[in-house]
Amino acid sequence: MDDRGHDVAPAVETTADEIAAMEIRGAATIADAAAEALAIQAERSDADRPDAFERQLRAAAKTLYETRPTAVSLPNALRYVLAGMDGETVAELRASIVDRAEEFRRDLDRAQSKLGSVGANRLRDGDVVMTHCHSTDALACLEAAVEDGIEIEAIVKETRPRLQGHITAGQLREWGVPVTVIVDGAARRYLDRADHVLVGADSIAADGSVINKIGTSGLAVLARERGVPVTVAAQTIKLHPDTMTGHTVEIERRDEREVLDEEARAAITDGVDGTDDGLTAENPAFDVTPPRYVDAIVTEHGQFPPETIVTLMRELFGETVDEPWERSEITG
Ligand SMILES: O=P(O)(O)OC[C@H]1O[C@H](OP(=O)(O)O)[C@H](O)[C@@H]1O
Repeated sequence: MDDRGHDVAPAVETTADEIAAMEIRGAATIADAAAEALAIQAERSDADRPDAFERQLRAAAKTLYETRPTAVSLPNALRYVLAGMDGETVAELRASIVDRAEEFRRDLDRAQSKLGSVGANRLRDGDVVMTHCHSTDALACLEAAVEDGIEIEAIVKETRPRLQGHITAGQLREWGVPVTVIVDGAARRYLDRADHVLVGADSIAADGSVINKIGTSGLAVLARERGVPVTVAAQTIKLHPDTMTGHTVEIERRDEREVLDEEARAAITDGVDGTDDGLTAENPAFDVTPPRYVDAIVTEHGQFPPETIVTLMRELFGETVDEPWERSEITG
C-alpha cells in the first residue's frame, strides 16, 4: 500500500513522487515516465490472478494520474497503455502491458523527431528565436534546424519561479547556439530582436487554446503587438480529448514557497508583529493562451493554425474519442 492508499510497486510510487516534485517534468517526459512505470508495475506484479493483476495496474495508473493535473499527456499515456491490456492469464496480461508501453515510448520519440523537422522548416538562417520555459518539443525544432545547418540565435526567458529557462539555455549551448538569457519582464524589449517566439504546450484545447507554463499568454500578446509570430510545438499527445465536449483544463497551483520562500517572506515581514497572515503568494503553474495569439501549432502530423486543430483532433480521436489515445477508465 502506498501513501495514497493504493497497492502499487514501490518504483511506481517513486515515479509518482518525482513527477509531483517536478524532478521528472515536461509534458512529454512525464508521459514517457508514466508508461515506463506501468511496465515496471506489470513486470513486478505479484498477482496470481488476472483480476488482481488488472486491479494493480489500474491502481498504479491512478497513483501516477493524481500527481499533476494540467499536462494531458499524462492521462493520455496511461489510457493508451491500459487500453492495450489483453490476455487470459497473468503472463499474457503482463506481456501485453510491457509491449504496449514500449510501443508508446517508441512512438513518442518518433513523434518528437518528426515534429522537430516540421518545426525546423519555419526557421531561416540568421533567425533569432525567443523561448519560454523548457520544452523538449520546442527544442526538437531547434535541434533539427541546427542539424540542417541553419544558423540561429536564442533569447531565453529565465521563467520564474523555477528558472526552467536555464535548462533550455544549457541545451542550446550544448548544440552551439548563441544564447542570451533575459528576465521575464524584459520580454517586450527583446522582442524587437526576435523573429519567432517558440514555446511548448502541456495541453491543447479543441478551440486551439494553448495551455503552457505561466507567462506564455503574456508573451504571446506582446509578440502579437510586436508582429513576431508565435509557434507552439506540441505532439498530438498534448491534444486534450475532454475539451472536445466542452471541458476546461485544470490549471495546477503549486506551493507558494516556490514564489516566496521562508527567507524572502521573513525579509518582507520583518518588523511586522506576530504571524503576517495578510501576506500570501499565488503560484499558478500554467496559463491559457487564446488561439488568436498563436500563429501555428506544430505537430508530428504537420503544422496547423490553432483554430483548425479540432479537425486533427476529430481525425485522431474520432467522434467517440477512442483513437489514438484510447479511452479506458484509469480506475477499476
Ligand atoms: O513536453 P515538453 O515539450 O517537454 O514540455 C511541455 C511543457 O511542459 C512544461 O511543464 P512543466 O515544466 O512540467 O511544469 C512546460 O510548460 C513545457 O512548455
